[in-house]
Amino acid sequence: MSTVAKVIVDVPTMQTDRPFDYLIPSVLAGEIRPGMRVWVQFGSGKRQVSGMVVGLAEAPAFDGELKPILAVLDPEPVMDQERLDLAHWLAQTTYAFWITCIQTMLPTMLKVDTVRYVTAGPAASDATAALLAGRDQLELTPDLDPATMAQILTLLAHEGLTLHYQSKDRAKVKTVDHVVPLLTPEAYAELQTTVRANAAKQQLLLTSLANWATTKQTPSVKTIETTVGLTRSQLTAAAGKGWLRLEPREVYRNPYPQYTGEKLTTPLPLTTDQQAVVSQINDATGAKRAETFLLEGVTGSGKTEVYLQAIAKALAMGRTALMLVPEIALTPQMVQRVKGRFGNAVAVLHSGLSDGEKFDEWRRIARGEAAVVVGARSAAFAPLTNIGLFIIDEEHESSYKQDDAPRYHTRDVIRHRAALHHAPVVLGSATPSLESRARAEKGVYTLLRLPNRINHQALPTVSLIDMREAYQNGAQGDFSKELLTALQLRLDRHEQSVLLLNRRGYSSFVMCRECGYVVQCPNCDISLTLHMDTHTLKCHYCGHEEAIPHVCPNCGSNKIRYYGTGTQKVESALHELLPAARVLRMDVDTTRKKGGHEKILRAFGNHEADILLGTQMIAKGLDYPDVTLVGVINADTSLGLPDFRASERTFQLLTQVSGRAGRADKPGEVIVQSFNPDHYAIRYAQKQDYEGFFRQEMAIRHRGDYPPYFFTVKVTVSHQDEQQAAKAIYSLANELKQALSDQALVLGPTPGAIARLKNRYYYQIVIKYKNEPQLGPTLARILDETQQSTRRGFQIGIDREPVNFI
Ligand SMILES: Nc1ncnc2c1ncn2[C@@H]1O[C@H](COP(=O)(O)OP(=O)(O)OP(=O)(O)O)[C@@H](O)[C@H]1O
Ligand SMILES: [Zn+2]
Ligand SMILES: [Zn+2]
Repeated sequence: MSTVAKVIVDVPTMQTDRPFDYLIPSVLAGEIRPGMRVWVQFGSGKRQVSGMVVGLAEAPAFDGELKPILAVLDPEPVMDQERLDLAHWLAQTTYAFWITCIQTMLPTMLKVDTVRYVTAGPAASDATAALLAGRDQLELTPDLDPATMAQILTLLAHEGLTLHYQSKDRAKVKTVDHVVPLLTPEAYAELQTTVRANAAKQQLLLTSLANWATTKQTPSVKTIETTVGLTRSQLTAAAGKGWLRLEPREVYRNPYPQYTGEKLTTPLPLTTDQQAVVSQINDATGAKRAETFLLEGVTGSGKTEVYLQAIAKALAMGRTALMLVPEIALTPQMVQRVKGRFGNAVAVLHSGLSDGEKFDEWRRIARGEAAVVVGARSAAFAPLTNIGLFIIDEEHESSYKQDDAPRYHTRDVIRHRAALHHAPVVLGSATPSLESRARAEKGVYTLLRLPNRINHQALPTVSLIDMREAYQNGAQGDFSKELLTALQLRLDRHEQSVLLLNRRGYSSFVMCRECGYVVQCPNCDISLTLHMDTHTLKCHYCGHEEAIPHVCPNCGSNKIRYYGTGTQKVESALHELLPAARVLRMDVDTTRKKGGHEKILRAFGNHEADILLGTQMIAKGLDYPDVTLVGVINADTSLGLPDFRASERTFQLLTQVSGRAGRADKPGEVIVQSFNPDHYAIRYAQKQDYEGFFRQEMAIRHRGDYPPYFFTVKVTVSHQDEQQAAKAIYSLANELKQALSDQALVLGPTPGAIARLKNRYYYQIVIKYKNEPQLGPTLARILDETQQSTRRGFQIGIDREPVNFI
């Protein structure tokens, strides 16, 4: 019998980043299993925290006295052994705390909040009584004013108060009340004779109860309210008389009530190309081979149908399937495709769900009630078991990399899990990341190709408009004459258009034309972004918000103007230039509300608009048959970013958005406006020539010693004092240079792209390397040392293969 539990406590620091031994008290003997959350005392004080049991042992590893486990928070483990191991692996490979990784893998509702409160202590005084003011206890919330807090601390020190900790689980199971008849039909009939004949509702209730008792029904209160016309209070009163019992029953919050669970579609007959691809994947699934495939398929080549038929194979083997899509591509269309094929076997996980809905979908998966999971990045940790197939759609998307700790790449997590499950991975994209395509070149991944659109429909023709010349040829505002004519033609033909405003690396800001002053955030070294809907300026990093100034805060001039092309500005220009056009705008502002995305896309799908105008978020996954024109207003804003991936991102964006045109029987046309029409990324995107772009970009990366030829790690140090941050990064750079071979390059130190964020100063170095066995241990040591000095206000971040370089 195990007597000791190994617990990772919810205290994310370096010193606590290992399992601690706790005694399993005899009342809990045999109850505690790895993967359960527990409540324990931590440290020398009375502090109590939650923790995760990661293992059991017969006897303690050391011979001090062990503290006992105080309570078990879960009746069943919430993590199985596979995911406990995954959390450990994640912590080691991303330099994150073990507890942070565990929490990343659990739904928000399984986070345990610690409530702290005080009660009168052994040496309670008048001050104690005054503070508690008649209450038994006072909760210590962050909004207590400093004076009260100071008073509490003094009283605690003199035992005038006692401090207590309590766990508050956020997990809430939703229930619905059902009516359970308690008497026989005969007894209800008998009662009817005793109730006044004109007490119509009572009679109705008794008749209904007799009926339910006969047919053994237990309808929900809600059903009774709507179909029978009795109220909850009437039912509650009847329960008081012993006629019935109200029974709460667990229900799942259903994020997609519009789907009935019916399987609406059947597998399409595959094209020859699709067939070849599906059989290669299914071979690996059948043989339980953890092979990684890169599916390079042009836009509209039918990748989704390939995924669906590959999933069907895994299900036929009695296994499950995990499919990841980028958050913004998780459109109703995508959900519909998967749910339409597999019905109720599908669970969906993404950030648009409420915490309750996520928790319920998560439990459906954990209980084995869902065999197919479709989700965004964090669904990589879905509690599926016996997984037979993994899919990552749009594998090039940078959102698959998490920016905060744990800084993991979804691809790595999935490949790690696939190896354990002996299952293949399919990475799909029309524009694979250079890293993945290069791995396919080396044979690490198996390359599969779908070089044609379905039914050999042509890829759309792409024309480039040189915006440097366009203004001599009648361009108005942001629109060339060609683009306006093409839009007008679509209006005449009742076809639809998609307009992309490339806003990467771009924002609308307020600048003084007299002195050049740009309004900046007082906390962060970054310009504030203009929001016309609220008429304010906002900082996208710290949330600071202020009114738009009428005079320049710097020189007092009134020549302060808005700059930049925002979607709102383009929208109003469209209304002027094409008054008949119905425009739907999709950007961060119009999609902020829950379900905002869906609403806009559904409206566009229903032809409630002629033009869908939006940012990056409209570039992916959309499959509308009547879209015959795609316009790109400003192709090159993303080329200017000081990031070696700027060309790759621009190429991907243009190719993906072009792919939205002409996907059904009508041919598509794309018009790309650019100030750099000769740039190779734009040229290759015009030809939709991924392979050509890949070759040229690889040559450039080779010359510059960039990934995929080199690996990269970014190390960031921050402190509230700029001097301190700078000093720390220089000594860190020296330490690294000494530990590494002269093949490795240490770039920097440089101030962060945003040197000051939330009043902290950031400095960073980037290490480029090929093979450095000393790097891992050195980084681990640096992390350790810096963590020891968190007292002095340092924070450190280690990011392997960062997506944001600056
Ligand atoms: N075998 C098939 N027979 C007929 N139609 C098909 C077949 N396979 C796919 N399609 C249809 O072709 C269209 C394009 O397919 P799909 O959206 O899967 O392409 P995709 O490769 O995922 O494109 P993108 O990368 O642009 O999102 C869809 O409307 C789909 O229903
Ligand atoms: Zn700010
Ligand atoms: Zn000014």
